[in-house]
Amino acid sequence: MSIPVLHTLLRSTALQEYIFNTSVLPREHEQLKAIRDATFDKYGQRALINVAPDEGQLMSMLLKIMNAKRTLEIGVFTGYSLLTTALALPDHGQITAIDTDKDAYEVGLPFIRKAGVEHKINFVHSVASPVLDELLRKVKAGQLEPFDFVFVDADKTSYRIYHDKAIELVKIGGIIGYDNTLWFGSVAEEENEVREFCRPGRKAIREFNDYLVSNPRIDICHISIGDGLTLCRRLS
Ligand SMILES: C[S@@+](CC[C@H](N)C(=O)[O-])C[C@H]1O[C@@H](n2cnc3c(N)ncnc32)[C@H](O)[C@@H]1O
Repeated sequence: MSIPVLHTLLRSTALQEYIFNTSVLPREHEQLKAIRDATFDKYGQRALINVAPDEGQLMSMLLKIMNAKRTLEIGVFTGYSLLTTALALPDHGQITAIDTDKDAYEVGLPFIRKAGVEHKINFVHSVASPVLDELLRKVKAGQLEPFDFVFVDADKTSYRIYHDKAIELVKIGGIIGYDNTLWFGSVAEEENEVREFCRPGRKAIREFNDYLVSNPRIDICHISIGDGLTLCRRLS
C-alpha cells in the first residue's frame, strides 16, 4: 500500500485501502504510478498535491464518456492529472496546460514521453490569469473553439476568478472540474477546530462553494473523492 491515507477524505482506512487495492492501483497506468513515485522521491509529503489515483480514475472515465477532445488544465505540478487526461483523450486530442512551476512539470515529463502522449500537450509556463484572458479573447473572436473540459487545481484563492473565465472558455454542455473543494474536510469543521494550515484555504473554498451553488448557469455535482471534486456542467 503506497498511497498515504491522507490522500482521502474517507474516514475508514480499511475501506479506502480496499478500494485502492481492489479497483484503482491494479488499473493505474505504469507511467502514472511512475509519476507518483518520482513526485514522492523529489517532494516527499508535498506529493500529496497530486490528484489522488481514484479521482484520476473518475476523471478518465468522465473524459471518455464525454468523448472529450480539447481540454484546459490550470495547475499541473508534476502532471498526474495531466497524464491522466492525456491518456483518456483520443490521439488527436489537445490539452492546454498552465503552471508557474516548470521544474515540477519537468519531473513528470519523462513519464509523459514514455506514455507516448506528449504530442497532445501544450504546456504554458505562466501565471494562469493572463493566459486565460488571451484564450478568452480568441474564443470570443471565433479564432478558437471552446474547450470540452476544464480542470482547475491551482491557487484556491483564485478559484472564483478562474470560474468566471472558465465558464466562458468551456462549451455549453462542457464540464469544469475543481479540485480540493472539501479542503481536508475542514469546510465542515467548527471554526475553533480548524487546523492552522487549513485556515486560509478553508475560507476561500467555503466562499467558492457558496458562489458556485448560486450560479444558475451550471449543474453541480460535489463529490467526496480525493480532497473533494466539484464538477460543473455549463448550461448557458
Ligand atoms: C495542487 S498542484 C496541481 C496538481 C496537479 N493537478 C496534479 O495532479 O499533479 C497546484 C499547482 O498550481 C500551480 N499554481 C499555483 N498558482 C498558480 C497560478 N496563479 N497560475 C498557474 N499555476 C499556479 C502550482 O505551481 C502547482 O504546481
